[in-house]
Amino acid sequence: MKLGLIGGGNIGQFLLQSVNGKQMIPNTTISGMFSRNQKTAQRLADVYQVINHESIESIIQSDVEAIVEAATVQVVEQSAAQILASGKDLILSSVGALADSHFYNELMSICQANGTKIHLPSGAVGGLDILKAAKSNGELEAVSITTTKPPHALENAPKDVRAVIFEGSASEAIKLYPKNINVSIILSLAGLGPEKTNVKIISDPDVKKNSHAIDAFGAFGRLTLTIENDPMPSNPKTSYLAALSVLATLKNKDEWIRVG
Ligand SMILES: NC(=O)C1=CN([C@@H]2O[C@H](COP(=O)(O)OP(=O)(O)OC[C@H]3O[C@@H](n4cnc5c(N)ncnc54)[C@H](OP(=O)(O)O)[C@@H]3O)[C@@H](O)[C@H]2O)C=CC1
Ligand SMILES: O=C([O-])CC(=O)C(=O)O
Repeated sequence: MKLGLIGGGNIGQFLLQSVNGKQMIPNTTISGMFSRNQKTAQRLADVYQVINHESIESIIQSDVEAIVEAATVQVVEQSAAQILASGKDLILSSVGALADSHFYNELMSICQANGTKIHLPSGAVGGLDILKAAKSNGELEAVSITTTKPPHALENAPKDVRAVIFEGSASEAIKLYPKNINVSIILSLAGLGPEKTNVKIISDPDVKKNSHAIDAFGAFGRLTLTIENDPMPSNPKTSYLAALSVLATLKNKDEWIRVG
């Protein structure tokens, strides 16, 4: 399968290295890419033998079967509809874009009309299987996430003191921290939705990892799950697990036997 890639940053480079460099997915290559910084994109395209496209439109018109987004929430807002309408599936890293229910429904209608699919990797968290099962008959009652990161991995965080920098709904959190709290939206989509998922973001100068503590309860019982993620060296905002989860989604997307 030929894939297109949007974004040549942290996750994008990890995918180029894993899929093209190490050939980790049989019969699959990233054959085209587009990224904002054309100099970096061309360098990556040369290293990994990928066609460097100068626009998203150009990659859409190419022969790739599916497109992996590893850029920003804004890029998803601007280009997802066009990609799905062109008949190509979409694998999203910036899942925060789907917090807006109008946008979510618009994309779903486009998928239905064109026979295309959106794949949402679990990102830097887990437990989505439990939330989906727990809500399957409407008996999931509450979901919350507390994210703790070092100040340099957050926007506008105090450098020297531990501080709660946000407390509120996932819907509000992703508007203020689109590069930090996509995890709250994947949890929302698996569970109770962005308005009813509670988020706390803590900036802590004494931590080195990005940790996410998930708490949920309902008729099934109680879920408590804490993940201590190592950050990617090239972008401390992003956990390594987020990149791995995109690779796992690409590996599993057309499996005949699926787990979970
Ligand atoms: N679902 C989850 O759990 C997680 C999601 N994420 C999200 O995944 C996305 C990718 O993360 P990561 O790779 O670490 O981010 P990076 O910032 O390392 O890379 C983003 C890349 O996208 C490019 N880009 C930015 N704007 C545009 C644009 N308008 N058109 C084309 N390319 C653009 C950047 O280019 P340039 O070099 O010019 O800036 C850069 O190459 C982010 O939105 C991040 O918030 C991250 C972690 C967890
Ligand atoms: O990588 C992480 O730990 C979480 C993150 O940035 C996000 O959800 O946007």
